[in-house]
Amino acid sequence: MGEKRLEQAEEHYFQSYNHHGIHEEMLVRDIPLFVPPFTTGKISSYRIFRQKDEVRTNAYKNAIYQNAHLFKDKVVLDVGCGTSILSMFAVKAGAKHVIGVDMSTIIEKASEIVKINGMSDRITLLQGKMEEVVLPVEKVDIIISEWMGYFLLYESMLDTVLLARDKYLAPGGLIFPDKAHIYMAAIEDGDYKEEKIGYWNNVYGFDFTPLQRTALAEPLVDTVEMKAVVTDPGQVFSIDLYTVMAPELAFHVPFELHFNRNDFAHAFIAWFDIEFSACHKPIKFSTGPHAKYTHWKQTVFYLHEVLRVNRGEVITGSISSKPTEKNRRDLDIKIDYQLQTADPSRASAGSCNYKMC
Ligand SMILES: C[S@@+](CC[C@H](N)C(=O)[O-])C[C@H]1O[C@@H](n2cnc3c(N)ncnc32)[C@H](O)[C@@H]1O
Repeated sequence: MGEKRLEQAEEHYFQSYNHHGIHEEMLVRDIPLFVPPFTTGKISSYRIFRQKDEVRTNAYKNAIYQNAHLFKDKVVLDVGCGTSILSMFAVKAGAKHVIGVDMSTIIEKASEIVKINGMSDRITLLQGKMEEVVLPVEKVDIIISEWMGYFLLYESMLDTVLLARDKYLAPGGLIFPDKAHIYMAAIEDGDYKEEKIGYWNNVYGFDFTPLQRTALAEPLVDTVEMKAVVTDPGQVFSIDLYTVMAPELAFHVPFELHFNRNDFAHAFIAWFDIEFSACHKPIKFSTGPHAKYTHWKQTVFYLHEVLRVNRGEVITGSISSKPTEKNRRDLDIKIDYQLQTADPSRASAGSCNYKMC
């Protein structure tokens, strides 16, 4: 029974990548643009504009194109190739051959895309799980993959990249990208917290607090404005893709965040940065609130209480994350914290459990 549920969860996961919409989200984004009344002659309205998700895709493109000397005549493996965009970057950078592997049916479209771009002789696409397919080569020189999920580790696709590394990467081979770092900060978010969490206190005159508990336990993936951030950022976890082992991705680490103004704190947020350190000039991008939009946004963990904080004070604690027992792609996240203050009326400590599913 448990086995069957796991199989269904896996099937559901790969099906989510079948449709072109999810791949479009990684390549472009919708931007609501305010259209004032004088332009339309009617009431103000919003129109949806499409823009490239430049941060993600350009980081890969630059990391590959600017390092053609590393790709020239190399055999490259694209783990989870999706539409084959990264495979085609690698061919353009001079790779001898690229093998793209994807379990989802999007690979059928990838095959058409590769063909109409005249790269069928340089790219071999294999539909199947990376864990099960047999590659036409014993070793590859470079692994490229876009495996990052919300909160970096949601979806647990990194396990698949590590498996490909251990099975196929030649000694001295390269991984693009190869470093990832998770950061945390605290935010003032009174209005939105009231809208998302406080709402359940009174729904058409009824007490809906059982749903409030669920809402509090689910981290929210959303765009956080920099002006909401009330602490300096703190790096809490780092991954080196050359050396990390899958069990190490379940972590429990301390944090210490410094408040930079007198304010209230309603939530912690987390985000990640990515590095391609093999590049001649290292290429990095951030998914933080200070950086340009990416489809990963930031992950918000609401507290059960509101903290009143002063500039110079510190909040310490620990954060742990591990795959859930029911589905290895979901995450159990726990945050313990203590506000360090000389004012006993504001001193506080808490422990919050979250489930990302
Ligand atoms: C985040 S998307 C990236 C797609 C593409 N590389 C890009 O950058 O636009 C991840 C892709 O990996 C595929 N994938 C995830 N785990 C996989 C596995 N174990 N075996 C094969 N494909 C996998 C998914 O189906 C999905 O298409």
